[in-house]
Amino acid sequence: MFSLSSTVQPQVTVPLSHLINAFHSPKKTPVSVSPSISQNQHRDVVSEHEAPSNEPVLNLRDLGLSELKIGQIEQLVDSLLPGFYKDKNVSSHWHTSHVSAQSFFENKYGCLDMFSTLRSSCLYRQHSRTLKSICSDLQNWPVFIQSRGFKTLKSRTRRLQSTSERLAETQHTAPSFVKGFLLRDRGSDVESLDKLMKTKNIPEAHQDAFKTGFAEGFLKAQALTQKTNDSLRRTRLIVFILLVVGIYGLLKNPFLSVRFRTTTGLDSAVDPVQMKNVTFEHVKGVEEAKQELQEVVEFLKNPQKFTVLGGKLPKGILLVGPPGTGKTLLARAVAGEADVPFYYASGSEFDEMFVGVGASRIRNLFREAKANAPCVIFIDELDSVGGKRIESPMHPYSRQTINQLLAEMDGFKPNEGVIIIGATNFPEALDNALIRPGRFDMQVTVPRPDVKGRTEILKWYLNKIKFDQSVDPEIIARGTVGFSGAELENLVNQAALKAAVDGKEMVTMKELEFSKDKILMGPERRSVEIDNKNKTITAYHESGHAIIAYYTKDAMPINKATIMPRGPTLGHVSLLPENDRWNETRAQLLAQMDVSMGGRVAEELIFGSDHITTGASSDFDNATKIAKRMVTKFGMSEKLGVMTYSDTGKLSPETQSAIEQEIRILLRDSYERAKHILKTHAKEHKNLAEALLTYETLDAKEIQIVLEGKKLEVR
Ligand SMILES: Nc1ncnc2c1ncn2[C@@H]1O[C@H](COP(=O)(O)OP(=O)(O)OP(=O)(O)O)[C@@H](O)[C@H]1O
Ligand SMILES: [Zn+2]
Repeated sequence: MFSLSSTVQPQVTVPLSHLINAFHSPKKTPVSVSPSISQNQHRDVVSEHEAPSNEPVLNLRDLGLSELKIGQIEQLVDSLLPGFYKDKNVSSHWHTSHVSAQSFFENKYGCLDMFSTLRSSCLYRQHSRTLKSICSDLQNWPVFIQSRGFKTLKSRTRRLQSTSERLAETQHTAPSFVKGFLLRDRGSDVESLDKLMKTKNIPEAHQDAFKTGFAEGFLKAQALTQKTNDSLRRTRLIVFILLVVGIYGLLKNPFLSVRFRTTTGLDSAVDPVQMKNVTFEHVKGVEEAKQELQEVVEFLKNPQKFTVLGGKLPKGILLVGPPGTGKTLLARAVAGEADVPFYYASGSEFDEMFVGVGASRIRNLFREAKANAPCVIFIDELDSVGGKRIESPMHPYSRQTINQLLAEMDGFKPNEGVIIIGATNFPEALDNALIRPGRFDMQVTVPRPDVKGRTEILKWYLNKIKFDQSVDPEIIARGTVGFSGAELENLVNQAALKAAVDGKEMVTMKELEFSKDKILMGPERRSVEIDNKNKTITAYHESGHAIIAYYTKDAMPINKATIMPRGPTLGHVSLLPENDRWNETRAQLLAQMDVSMGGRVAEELIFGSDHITTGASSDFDNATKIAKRMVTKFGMSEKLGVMTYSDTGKLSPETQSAIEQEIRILLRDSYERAKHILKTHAKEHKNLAEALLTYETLDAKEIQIVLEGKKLEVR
């Protein structure tokens, strides 16, 4: 009968131990079930199981007894208890009470009464289908029932049983090595068969079967223990090997060690960047700088060529220039042209709050670079690491980083193939030791691009976007005096964005002008509501500037006039120098003053001296500055002569008043000239102001059309 276990199928099974265990209750307890009692189901179950309460229950499953196929349960019960089904007759209420019965019994006796459960819920009803369905409900029976866990009786039997059930549970869920741990002391729990037979009062008739089952279960348990022990050993071995390999990798593998160091932040290494794609082609408008750096490229390409002749190339090159003029780009281009690794570091990276971190980073950087020579090390913002060393109790270690940099620069030979390029906006802030020969001894100035350079830069970036053929980069270049390469790149980008926002397919001059004004004067203030009166004043004011510029010989050509508020202004007139002005003549300076006066003169002439506004204050600032420089710097005043007056505060009161008087005369004359022009061209002035009121913005061509008395085409 117990050999059933060997044919166990993967279908629903009931541990045989429970069944055997359950046999004790019906044999010792007279079944007192009657339909009347079944009204209180909980109480029914209590009365049914009260009798065997003090008898410890044997759980054979714990001994490794086999499992039983569902279909064979009835057969098994029938052969163990012949006529059992026929004798019993139970109400269908029992069907619903089996869960309570089990848990109560379990709570009370610390073990599971499987037999009563089967009997009450299924066997009595002689319904094989029901039996199967109940059994399938109880598929994980030992696990579910035992996990309720509010037992009170701590008998040995219960311990055995719960151990077995924990193991059953573990078999489903825990990995094999855990099972191994749990199973280790199982053998000690198994007692001798005879002792068990005695304690459990196994009837004579069933003892043979019991023994066979015990032996079988014992062998199975042994096999399982062996298996789990093996798997535990295997797992331990794998973990150990992984640990050894991991430690070895951390110590030996440079990739891992670099990562490790980098993450500590104390000793970070730098990865080189190969700059093949950046060449001198990409850097526009800085021809001189490119020429100077060309020989460095040659050196990096072929260091031996220079050693043969005995020539020494500088170790360090200092790129000096305002922000955004392309210093970084040039350094990258040097590495790209020579096709060597490029190490980028920013001076501020070495500026650490922890003592020695900056110095250690510099050491690291140079070590890596030397191992990869020929190469270029670029240190941006050199002034933040190589600033003048200060002796201060507040910064006792401020010299460490720069000293390390000096030591590293001294530490390699000139022709070793490592070129250090430093960039700074403030060369005067650098420590003298850093710029002496043998260190950063070559200085390359990277200035703001001139009009030709700006045109080239604009063309370069325009070629990366879609633009209309009517776009003239030179006009934009002329209107962007003082713009750096980075600002010009931004201008083109903003124009492209504006065109996209407006749903245009291409960038036109309009978008480029728009983004130029935005960068120069801030965004348009379209939302600002300006009343008609103020609009009219602004229109006459701005066209006053434009008329003076148009009719004054030495004034710059007009580019645009607008009454669209932008930034802090209500409108503006922009003038375009034909070229970058390296020098300005007296006539040009006077013309600039006249144009500035044009706004206020217009207000006075049109609206009367009582209605002049505050809008001319920045115009006067501008004009006064020009007049003051003419008198105190440029020697353009006959009365004060060719002398400079730098600190006017220290001058004698007479000289001071003489200077003031000269400035006043220059300004007054300028005002009068402007008045004369506007009176002469009152008609044009009026036409232009009205055109501005109608169209808001007029470009150079449109202004010309209006001033020539022609009609503007409706836009
Ligand atoms: N002369 C130039 N030609 C082409 N592009 C330029 C030029 N100058 C600047 N740019 C553009 O501006 C960007 C920023 O320039 P870059 O970083 O080289 O300036 P920088 O002088 O190093 O500035 P900083 O001093 O602020 O570090 C570049 O990536 C490039 O796109
Ligand atoms: Zn003005």
